[in-house]
Amino acid sequence: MACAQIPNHIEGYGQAFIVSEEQKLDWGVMLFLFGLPGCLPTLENYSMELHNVMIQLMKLIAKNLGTDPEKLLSFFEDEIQGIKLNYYPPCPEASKVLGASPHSDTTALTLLLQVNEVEGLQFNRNQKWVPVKPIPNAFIINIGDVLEILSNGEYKSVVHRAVVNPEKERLSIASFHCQKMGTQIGPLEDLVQTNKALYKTLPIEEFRRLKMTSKLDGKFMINKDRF
Ligand SMILES: O=C(O)CCC(=O)C(=O)O
Ligand SMILES: [Fe+2]
Repeated sequence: MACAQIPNHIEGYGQAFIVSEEQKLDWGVMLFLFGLPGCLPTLENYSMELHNVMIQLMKLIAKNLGTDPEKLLSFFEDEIQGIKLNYYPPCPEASKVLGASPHSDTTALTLLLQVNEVEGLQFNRNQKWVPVKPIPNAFIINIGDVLEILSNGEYKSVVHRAVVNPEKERLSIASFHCQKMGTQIGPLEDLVQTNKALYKTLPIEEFRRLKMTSKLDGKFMINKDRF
């Protein structure tokens, strides 16, 4: 409790996406920290390496999209990196709770480590939940809403959730790679020369505010119909 979140701040120990007293809470807690230079010394190396992995992935994604890598990378050179250490205690009534309710991440990319190899992460495909088996020392790479927007829908963010185990605790570390405040997020210019823009351009904080003030409920609506 010494590092509990202060109201309206994400950083610290607690839970995210709480919008009402009546809401059924997820069966899990987190410690949310910001990474990159100047963060806790024990986190700094890990955080810097995550940044490098993310940049390599972005180069490949740019190539795949046929877009200018410099332009895409420019969004990430001074990224904001959130590191969320998730702890899911065992639950005797595991089938009645969720560790993390269905959602897509508000990031560009999420690098997720399933720390103690207890299964729990599932993603949604064709209305079915598909478990993601933990592979020792391997990252799960999740596409987030921001990459969906930047890529004008070529990459789709993935809806996922975490279930809990009746006997074993589960730990995961998610790193969220996002843009700094003030960045305008919209489809990359060279992707909307011939195709029309499928998403509005919004400042990142506006987009994040809309997401954080709504209850986690599947995929966040980010298309033109919503804004
Ligand atoms: O614990 C997991 O595997 C998933 C956690 C997650 O989706 C998140 O923290 O955004
Ligand atoms: Fe997530």
